[in-house]
Amino acid sequence: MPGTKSLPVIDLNLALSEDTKPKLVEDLRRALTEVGFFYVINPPIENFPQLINGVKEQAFKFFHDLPADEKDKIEMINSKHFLGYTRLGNEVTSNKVDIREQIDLATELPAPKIASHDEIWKNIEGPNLWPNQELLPDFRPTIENYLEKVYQFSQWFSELVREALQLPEGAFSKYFKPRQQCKMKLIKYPEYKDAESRLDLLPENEGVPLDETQGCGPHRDSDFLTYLFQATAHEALQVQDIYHSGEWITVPPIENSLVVNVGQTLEYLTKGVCHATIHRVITPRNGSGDRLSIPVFQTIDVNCYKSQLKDIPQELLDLRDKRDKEIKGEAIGYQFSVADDTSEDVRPVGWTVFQNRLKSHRNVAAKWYPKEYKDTMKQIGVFLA
Ligand SMILES: O=C(O)CCC(=O)C(=O)O
Ligand SMILES: [Fe+2]
Repeated sequence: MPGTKSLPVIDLNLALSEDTKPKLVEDLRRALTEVGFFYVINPPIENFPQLINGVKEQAFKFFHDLPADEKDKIEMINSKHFLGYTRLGNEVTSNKVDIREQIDLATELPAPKIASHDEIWKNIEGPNLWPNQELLPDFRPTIENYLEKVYQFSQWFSELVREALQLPEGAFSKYFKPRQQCKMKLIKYPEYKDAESRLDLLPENEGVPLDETQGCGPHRDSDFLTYLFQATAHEALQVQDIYHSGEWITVPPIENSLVVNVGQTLEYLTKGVCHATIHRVITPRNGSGDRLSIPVFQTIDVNCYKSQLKDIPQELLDLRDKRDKEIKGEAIGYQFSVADDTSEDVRPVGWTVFQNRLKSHRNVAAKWYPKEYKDTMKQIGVFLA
């Protein structure tokens, strides 16, 4: 993001007229290639303000009204598909404990059929763990409706991305299958003073440092694109400006917007033309209350093999090279627990996604996939007994 201290705002109403669409496509090209992180306003989603309000209401009810023992019943440790509730202190990013709690949800799919042990990674897809329907009757329909609406929007938006990158028609279609799974989270970031007494570190996380300002540690998303709804007014999300010595730029919530960011999958497919930007979340200031945020992660078919796009215009590759020369080396000296997925991989995409889940949810990994967990941790220099 050379020279900017705030993120681009892309007005999707510009798609409505052929007169304004070229400006939209140009704005989007710059946002994807120069920044990798931007707001979209006026998404073509019916009743968008009501839709996000509905999901926010269910998130509030989930975190504040559902008794702790009901949350425990749907803990992720009970799901070999890495879906369900994660209590405070059970997640690790950039090798530090995140001070957040969340529920991971996804397009409802049956448990996969695993033909041989080599396919164990296919378990990243599967059924959700839903909260007790009698206590939260509107939760499941609201979430399913939200996922469906954002999924449809993501299909539309990917087409705009294709146009912005001047790629041929259908360039992305081989990466998506019908009923492509989308993932989402409802996340609560408590103030540290509220979190301190409830932090319930797992044996697997013992020895992992705790930083009371880390809501979520620096990382790049591993998906294609992320669509984030910041549901409270906190200014806690930050992106790293790697062109200016790594300073952190705050992403304040804008009403009725989604924050969109490039994940490592899109970065890889576009040979780095689109930029997967490093971001983090700071713990809410004392007195500001819980922060709620709701990302939807657009993923690609777990069975496909990562192959980079062939028809990327030379002009964009040149822009990428020019941009990358401006990166200040000292700014990217972070150790990421998220793998840097930039090598040609003989395993399908799903394998990398699976490994990322093993690193983030160590208790789930140790229970369901002890061997893969040990091997994956070894790759990042953590040797388990
Ligand atoms: O809570 C947020 O604003 C961002 C969360 C995030 O980056 C993530 O879960 O990948
Ligand atoms: Fe993220």
